[in-house]
Amino acid sequence: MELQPILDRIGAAMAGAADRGRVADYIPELARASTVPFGMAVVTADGRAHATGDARVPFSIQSVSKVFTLAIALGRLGDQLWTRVGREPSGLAFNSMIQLEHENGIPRNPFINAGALVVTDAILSGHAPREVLGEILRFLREAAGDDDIHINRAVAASEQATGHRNLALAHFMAAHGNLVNPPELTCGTYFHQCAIEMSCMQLARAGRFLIGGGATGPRLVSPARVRRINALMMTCGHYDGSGDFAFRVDLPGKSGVGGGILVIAPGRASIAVWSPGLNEQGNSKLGTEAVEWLAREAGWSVFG
Ligand SMILES: NC(=O)CC[C@H](N)C(=O)O
Repeated sequence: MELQPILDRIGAAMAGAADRGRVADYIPELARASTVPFGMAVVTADGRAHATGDARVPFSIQSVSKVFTLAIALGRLGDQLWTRVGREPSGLAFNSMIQLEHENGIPRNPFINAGALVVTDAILSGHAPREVLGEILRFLREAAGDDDIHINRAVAASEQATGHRNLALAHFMAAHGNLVNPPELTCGTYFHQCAIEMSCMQLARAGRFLIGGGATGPRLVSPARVRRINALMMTCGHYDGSGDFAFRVDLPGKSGVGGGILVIAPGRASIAVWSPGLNEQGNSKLGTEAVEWLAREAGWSVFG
């Protein structure tokens, strides 16, 4: 099967798509983005790369960063992490507060904001935010095999200035004894990890360690952990849109409000797509359509 012609067709169709979704406007720096760009990159298990559109333009990875901090936290704490965060889909928006009160400050999963704050808090313990951000960047650069990955300070500052909801989630968890560090420090670190910028090509390469099954690239976590991270991406990676994404795409994925999605075809490929316009659940509209199309044409599915 030739991947490049499939990507070329997807790229051309997406460039001309009329309904492109709406950019996230609750973070002022992201509200300035245009819905025009579309990019996609695929790195297959044998290391070959294919791309279309704006696949080399850096964008704000936002919640896609949660996959990498989860991998770091599991490496650091192992299964102990699961005493502080659950493994169930939430069925609610990524920044919802309502469940947290019912469930005594234990977030449903590591990919909603509350859960990601716990994960960041866990890797922050005993370290300065700057050290932890350095570790996250090192992990990403090693995973991607590319040192040109940085934090956009303006995006981090913009989110910090308007991050009341995330601070509220963090304070609420602190009240339940589920936050070790001061909420301001945990949130500050989290805002900066979300403000990391990568291109589709860099993100697809960074996702190689999740392909499993002897794929090329650095082996950063154990095979058992690769399966578990993929399971969580499949069930929780798109918040209250997770079921719909699983139904349409058949593959694990993690979205971000910058319009990026990292998708894994286990044993076959790592895929990154970017288009800033979002759907109702805050997931890239054209990005979802593009990976749905690619998975169908390539015949990639976790269900055989
Ligand atoms: N879904 C997302 O990408 C959310 C990330 C964003 N930084 C926030 O905390 O609101």
